[in-house]
Amino acid sequence: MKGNKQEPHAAVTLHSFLSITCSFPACLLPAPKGVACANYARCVNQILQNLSNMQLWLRIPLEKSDDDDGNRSPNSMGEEPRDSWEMWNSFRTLGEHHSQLSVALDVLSSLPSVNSLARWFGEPVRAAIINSNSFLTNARGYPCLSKRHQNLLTECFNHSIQIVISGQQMQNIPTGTSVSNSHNSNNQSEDVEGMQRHPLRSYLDYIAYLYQKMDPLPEQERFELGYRDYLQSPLQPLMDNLEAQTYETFEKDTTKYIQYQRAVAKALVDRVPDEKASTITTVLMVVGAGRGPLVRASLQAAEETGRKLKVYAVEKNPNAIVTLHSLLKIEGWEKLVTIVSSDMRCWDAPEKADILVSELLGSFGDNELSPECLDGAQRFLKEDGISIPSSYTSFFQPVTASKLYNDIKSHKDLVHFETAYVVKFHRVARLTSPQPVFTFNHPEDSTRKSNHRYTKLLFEIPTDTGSALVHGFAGYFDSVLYKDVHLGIEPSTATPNMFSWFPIFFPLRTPMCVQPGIPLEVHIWRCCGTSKVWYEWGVTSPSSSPIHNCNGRSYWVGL
Ligand SMILES: C[S@@+](CC[C@H](N)C(=O)[O-])C[C@H]1O[C@@H](n2cnc3c(N)ncnc32)[C@H](O)[C@@H]1O
Repeated sequence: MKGNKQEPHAAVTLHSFLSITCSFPACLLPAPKGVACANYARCVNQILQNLSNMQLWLRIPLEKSDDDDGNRSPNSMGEEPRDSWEMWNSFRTLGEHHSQLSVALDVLSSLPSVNSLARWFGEPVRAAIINSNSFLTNARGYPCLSKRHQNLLTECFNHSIQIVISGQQMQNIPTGTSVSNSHNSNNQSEDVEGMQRHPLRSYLDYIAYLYQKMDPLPEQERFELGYRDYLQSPLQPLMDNLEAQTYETFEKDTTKYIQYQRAVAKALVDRVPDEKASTITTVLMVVGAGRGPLVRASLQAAEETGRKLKVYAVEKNPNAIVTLHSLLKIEGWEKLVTIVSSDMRCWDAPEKADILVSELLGSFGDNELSPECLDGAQRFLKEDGISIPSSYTSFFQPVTASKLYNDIKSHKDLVHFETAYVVKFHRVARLTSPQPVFTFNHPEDSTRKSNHRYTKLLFEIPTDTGSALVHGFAGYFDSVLYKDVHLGIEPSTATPNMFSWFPIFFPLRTPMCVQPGIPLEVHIWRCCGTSKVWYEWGVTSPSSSPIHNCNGRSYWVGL
């Protein structure tokens, strides 16, 4: 089964050249004919049962013959329209989503729509095979690719997808001078003395040229490489005490504190008019002060606006309290700041606050129990007092995420499928725009007594995407700190250069295939008990899933 018998020509891979991690040993399987591939899949399943670490790559032509509006029309040969993703989906479903079964995409001369291509980046695509006849020739007669092919390859590079060139050299390609040289205006021949030039070398050079002209990864992205698609348990800052290292990581995110400083400055100016700036002292309480960065941001806002400030720093973590005391000494803030070692929900405050500042937000906004903590702190906020943040909203978005799904599946239990994970998404395809889930306002309207919430969302996959597999939901938040100052990770409004939060992932026990035009109906509950808060989620269209995490049996946040 090694190699592809249909291609008589040596494939040139860029693997070693681009130092892309390769999962060889791998076997390249030709795509089954049509969707009725059950017998073929059965045979492959039998092989998979006996493989230890061998990978099987199913070779799938990258085609979808619908037009951009999703209308299905026969192709120029009069053949049945088809979406090769359907073939892959049918095959891997028969194979129970086996983690050693992956895709090698055959990149053809015409490409499907952007949305249709995008769904592949949540699938286990290991290689993109480009036939030499998919190349164009530039003015000097060297191979090149269309802009859309170039963009596709850049995405492949970003996703560590191996590029394979196959086929024959086109007749009119000049020999001797490499294609990359034609792009780099460097006329040295790349022929190595005594070695015959590979007939596909000019194509390889062109791919290398595309790779080399990519922008380098920003420093923060480089730092986060090790977190890509890695499932992490969300923090429990209420139930547990955070470690010094965790605070240290938070404190590096200057963008977050700049946003808070801007919000506090605006609130101070609204609270105290210029003419009273030297006579009125604003009482500001940082609740959940950690090691003091929000205290610093608040004092800086006071200095910037010329307002007088008295600060209380309330924190329940005794280790953070020790650091706060030394910070006060070092900075000489003893007269300005009072440290309170207490849980904000039971502190008996000596006076009421004009401004309550907190950062108790999780990746899904309310999932670190900011609503419950701030309900407890609202007692000591003046009637007309300001809370920063003043609101936060969570968001849900269906995603294809086969790697995350397989990692969860490998635990072979229910608990892992009913848990939400913090993840730096990489091999994930976002299938629709995110939609808002729950909003919490602070100070809370006193008529509302419970933080229990329920919502139903309807998502529609864009018509030109074709069908797609939903492995679960990405969760995000956006928070209004004060008026127009916001902070968040919802992709369309995400605060630039902020790295304190990765998205959260709510998995589905059984992935759901969704077709364009048929809504994906999702239900989400935020449930509150006496000692814990948890989410439940489930799907009712296109078919029903079980309700995940009933009664918080697998995943909950401790009060
Ligand atoms: C996400 S950290 C933020 C720390 C700091 N404000 C910062 O921005 O770096 C939340 C902090 O709130 C504290 N905290 C959480 N719930 C609390 C409560 N009920 N009372 C007091 N402190 C609390 C945690 O111990 C933790 O230090």
